[in-house]
Amino acid sequence: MEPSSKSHANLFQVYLRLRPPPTGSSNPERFLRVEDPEDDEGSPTHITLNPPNDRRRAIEKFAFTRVFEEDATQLDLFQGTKVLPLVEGVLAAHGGDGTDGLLATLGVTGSGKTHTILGSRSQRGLTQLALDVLYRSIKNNIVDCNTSPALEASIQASDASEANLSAASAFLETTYSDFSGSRGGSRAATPMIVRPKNDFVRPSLSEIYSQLPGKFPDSPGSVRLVRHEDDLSKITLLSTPPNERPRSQILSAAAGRSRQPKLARTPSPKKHYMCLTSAAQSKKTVTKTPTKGEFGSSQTPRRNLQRPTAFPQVPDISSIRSSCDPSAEYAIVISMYEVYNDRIFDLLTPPVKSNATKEYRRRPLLFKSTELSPDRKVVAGLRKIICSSLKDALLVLEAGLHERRVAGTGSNSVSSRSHGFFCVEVKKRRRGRSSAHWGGTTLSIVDLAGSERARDAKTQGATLAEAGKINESLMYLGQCLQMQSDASSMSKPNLVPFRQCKLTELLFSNSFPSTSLTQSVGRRNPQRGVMIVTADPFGDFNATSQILRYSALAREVTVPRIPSITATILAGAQANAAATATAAVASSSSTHSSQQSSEFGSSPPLSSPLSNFSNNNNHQPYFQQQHQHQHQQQSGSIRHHHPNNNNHSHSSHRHPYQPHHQQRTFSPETADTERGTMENAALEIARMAEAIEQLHAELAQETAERVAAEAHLLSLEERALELEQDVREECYADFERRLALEMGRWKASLDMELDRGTEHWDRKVELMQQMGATATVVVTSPSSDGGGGDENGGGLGRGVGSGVDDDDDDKENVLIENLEQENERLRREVAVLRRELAGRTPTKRAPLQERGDVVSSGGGGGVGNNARSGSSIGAADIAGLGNRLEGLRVSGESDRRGGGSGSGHGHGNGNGNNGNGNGNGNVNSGRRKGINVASSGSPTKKVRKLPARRWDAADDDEF
Ligand SMILES: Nc1ncnc2c1ncn2[C@@H]1O[C@H](COP(=O)(O)OP(=O)(O)OP(=O)(O)O)[C@@H](O)[C@H]1O
Repeated sequence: MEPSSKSHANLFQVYLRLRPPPTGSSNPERFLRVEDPEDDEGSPTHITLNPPNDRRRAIEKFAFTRVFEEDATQLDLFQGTKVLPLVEGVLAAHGGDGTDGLLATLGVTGSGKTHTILGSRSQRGLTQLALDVLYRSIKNNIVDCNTSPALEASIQASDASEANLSAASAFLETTYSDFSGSRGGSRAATPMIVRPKNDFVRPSLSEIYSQLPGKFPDSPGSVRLVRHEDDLSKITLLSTPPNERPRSQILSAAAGRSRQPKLARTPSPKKHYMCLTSAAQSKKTVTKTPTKGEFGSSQTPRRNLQRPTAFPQVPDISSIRSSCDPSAEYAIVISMYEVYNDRIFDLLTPPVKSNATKEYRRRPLLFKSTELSPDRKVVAGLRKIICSSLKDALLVLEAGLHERRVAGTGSNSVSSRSHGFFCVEVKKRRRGRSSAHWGGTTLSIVDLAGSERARDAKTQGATLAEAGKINESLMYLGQCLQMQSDASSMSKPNLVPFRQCKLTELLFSNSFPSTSLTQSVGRRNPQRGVMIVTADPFGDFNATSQILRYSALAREVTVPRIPSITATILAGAQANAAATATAAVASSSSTHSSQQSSEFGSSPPLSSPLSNFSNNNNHQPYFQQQHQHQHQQQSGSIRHHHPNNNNHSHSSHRHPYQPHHQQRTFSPETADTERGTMENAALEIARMAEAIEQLHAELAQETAERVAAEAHLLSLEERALELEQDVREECYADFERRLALEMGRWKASLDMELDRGTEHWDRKVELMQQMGATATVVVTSPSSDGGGGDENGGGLGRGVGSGVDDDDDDKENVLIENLEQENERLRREVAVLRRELAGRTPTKRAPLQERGDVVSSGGGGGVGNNARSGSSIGAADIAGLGNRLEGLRVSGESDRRGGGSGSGHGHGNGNGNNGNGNGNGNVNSGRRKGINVASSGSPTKKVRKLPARRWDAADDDEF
């Protein structure tokens, strides 16, 4: 079992870190033992798992790149793992594009992954340490976007992931309420209250008051005020001196905090320091009741966070530095996202309020190839922040962590419910060439969610569903990690089944050499991976052994031998026999026994290795073998002792529950019988134990599958709900859009109708005017030949009076015919408009009716009938025009009577029987056909009415 010989071929270097037992832990049983290194100078690489309280289970031995024991510090981890080479890889000190790096932690929930990767309140984690080295190494080569806005644009242009880039100052200003950024400035001394972590409810002011000095420090609910100036690393929760600050000061601080509370609960002094910030607190509160992985309606997006009070400075790594490319200039771009329920969510983009549900939601992002990245997939559409200093980067990290989903479970009070990705892109281009393209490599730091057993974690509902998803994705990760042991799979990425879920895609898709042959893209080096597996030697044996089984570089299984039970029983029986038998009998018996004993009790050494990388059932053939072997023995030398054998001795008839002392005989024969019975019993026990174990394993597997299936079902249901919601939203938006379009169309058609109506009436008026002119001519023409000089009351229509000659009658008839024709045409037009109207939807018809230019069928109003035209503009108009024509005619006549001398009102009375007309007209003197009409007929004038029959004919039946 040599991990080192293979490790060069693995996609990951795998390290194991053991966490110290929690203080006050009551479980003393340690199931994990670190093997001594082969040479004294070396570091341990192997561990052995001894199943607690179960001698029948296999003893497993695992190999890692290196094992870090409980006393290992963060600095030991940083130096002992290959984090520094990862940093060097992305910096590409010797030119070129560099190598992507991946640093991940894996382990059972609560085993210390977050502690390792993000540190604690007093200790920096590997992320902070890597960032520290990174920024110090490129101190003289880093560009500052604040000094040159063009830099941001050029970095944005070179980004292949369709990201939304912004400078840290802009991001932090909108994120932290009291952000002072790199400009410095004063920090508000907002106090922070530390509280027990299991309580997610903020205490009221009165609660705080009741726990203020005097109740410090040992009350579990005690509060602790921490000022910004405090160095968090120096805080010891239980050592806060009471009455350190005046009560009033504390109260005012607490009241001030009610606007932006900074409450944290820490019964454990080892809690990650981020948990003490307001961000972490609201993270807890926010994620306490996650619904569908989204923010609930009552929850608001991240805005105006309180900046962390202090960042820990320990361990100090100022002496550690990596080299960078002196001919290059660098920019650091940071992005953060999480994989939650197999979907990717940006942690730096605040959730947006959904129009439909009024809830704050985050849109899942795609992991895909883009135009600028055709050969490899990238998370598209992330928000990325250009950070020119370590401080900016740490503040961005804190902001992102605030968004990450965590929840309190039975196994860990602040348990990560998603796989968190912190990506540091190191952009690089030749120094002084502002037009040069930025190349880049990425160091991805991943804090995986921990595997957990629902029974231990006591999760339910959404948290249980999350756990199912977490376990499922970790199972796929396990499969990939097991496959990576096969060196041949390196060049054949398809052999590693990394496309089964988002997590493995994100972790493994850059692990293989680029297959792109395009010149423009260039070949990328496969990423370097460091996996730190964390384990609690006093924790859950089953969960730990499962994680170790698939993450270890090599495994060896040692199976204990079941016949040892038989040997134990026999040993007891022999001891009894030896103590009570006579010396002679005992002597002969002991000889015989020793022979039997040598036959049945000669078990192989306990730790004989059976196979490498074998599964738990490897011992099964062994059991079968033993069984057969012993059965053969029974059918030979001790067959007659078999309990089911009819030839068995008298003593074998005893009741199975008879007390032992009654069975005991002192003869060698009885001893043999007893031994045979015991052998059989032992074999039966072994067989049953084996069967039980197998059933247990099957049950466990099926339970795990059921939990995973249930979780899958839950998440599918959630997804279906979300999809339904999305579809509804889309339908709603589509409906709105169509409605707006239809309204526009309707308005346009209304305008068109209005125009047509106006045009129509214009034409009509024009026609009437022409007809009026004709009528004038008709009326005035007799005067030209001297006739009709006695006609005074000129008018339209028939019944002109007895004084009208035949010519006049003819012309009037022509005029009437014209009018009838016009009337006919109008009817047709109205009919057309009606048909059009009937073809429209009710919503569109109404406005047309309102227009009034289309006469409804019940509208009444007749053409040329003013008295009845109140409801019909068309009718009124026609009537008006009739009157005007009448007026024209009258005015023409009056003009004629006036001898064409001058202008003015002309009115006269006709001599005809029926002829009454009124009208006035301004007639240009000397012009017979003057049509400038100002119709305001005098009521005193007689009007020659048109025959009602004609005008009214089109009345009701038409309109
Ligand atoms: N090496 C260590 N030294 C001291 N304390 C540790 C160590 N490892 C873990 N702890 C403590 O154990 C607790 C759980 O650790 P942590 O939150 O890192 O677990 P985790 O594996 O990230 O859990 P989960 O998967 O549920 O998120 C924390 O209080 C942490 O401070």
